Amino acid sequence: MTKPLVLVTADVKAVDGYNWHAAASTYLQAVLKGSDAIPMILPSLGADLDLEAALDQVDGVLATGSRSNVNPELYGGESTEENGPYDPGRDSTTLPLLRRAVERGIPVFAVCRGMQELNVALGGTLLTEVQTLEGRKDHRAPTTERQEERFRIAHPVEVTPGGCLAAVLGEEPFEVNSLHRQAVGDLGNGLIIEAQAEDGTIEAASLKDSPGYVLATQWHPEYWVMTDGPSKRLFEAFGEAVRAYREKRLGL
Ligand SMILES: N[C@@H](CCC(=O)NCCCC(=O)O)C(=O)O
Repeated sequence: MTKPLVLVTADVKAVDGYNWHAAASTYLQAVLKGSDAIPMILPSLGADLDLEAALDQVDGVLATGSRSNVNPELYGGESTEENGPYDPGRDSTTLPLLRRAVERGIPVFAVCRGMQELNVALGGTLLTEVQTLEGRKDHRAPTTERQEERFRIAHPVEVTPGGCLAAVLGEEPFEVNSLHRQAVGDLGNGLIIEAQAEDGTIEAASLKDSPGYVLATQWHPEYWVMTDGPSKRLFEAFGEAVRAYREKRLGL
């Protein structure tokens, strides 16, 4: 059987006088080796993209993390210099992409910024600069440029018993990495909590009565996908979902 195709969201980055549409290799490798699927970067071209035509031809969507923040104006907040950087091209592409993928029952795996985008796409809000909020811990990455250190284990999460995440990983708490300043505030329509940090930060979500597989994590399972059990199992589960979708899509 030919391998399923997974759209991977892109950041718009200005380098050498050009705008590039880019995804970090860790996400592409996680789809390739963790989910045994073919990653295909979707450029963040916003309204110029025929998203329906793109979604007609794929079997899943991976919404990646990014240092840029979802613009607060998209959920009734105010965008400020200090809460940036922003990526309007990405926002204008990924929010409608996730909304339609979910509606069509196309498997979605949303990571970090991707989870935040899914929440906003479904009408939810975000908490900004979580580390400044009363009762919340600092969920930002360690201040080093050494990636292995930035993606190191940071804190445990409690898994919601009987949920989608528990079905994949079991109900025991486990340790995750943490590289974020934003977090889910009000949950988007239909989203349910699948895991939480000790300070109440929502760390994973799924979609109630979803026609397809939808799982979102605030942490980064892609980074240690080949060496960390829970990370590997999450991408394997996504791979199973996209293969099943492909068979249905192609009538195999
Ligand atoms: N910018 C948002 C989303 C966080 C996120 O996706 N982090 C991954 C970035 C990886 C890195 O820092 O290299 C937020 O801060 O909440």
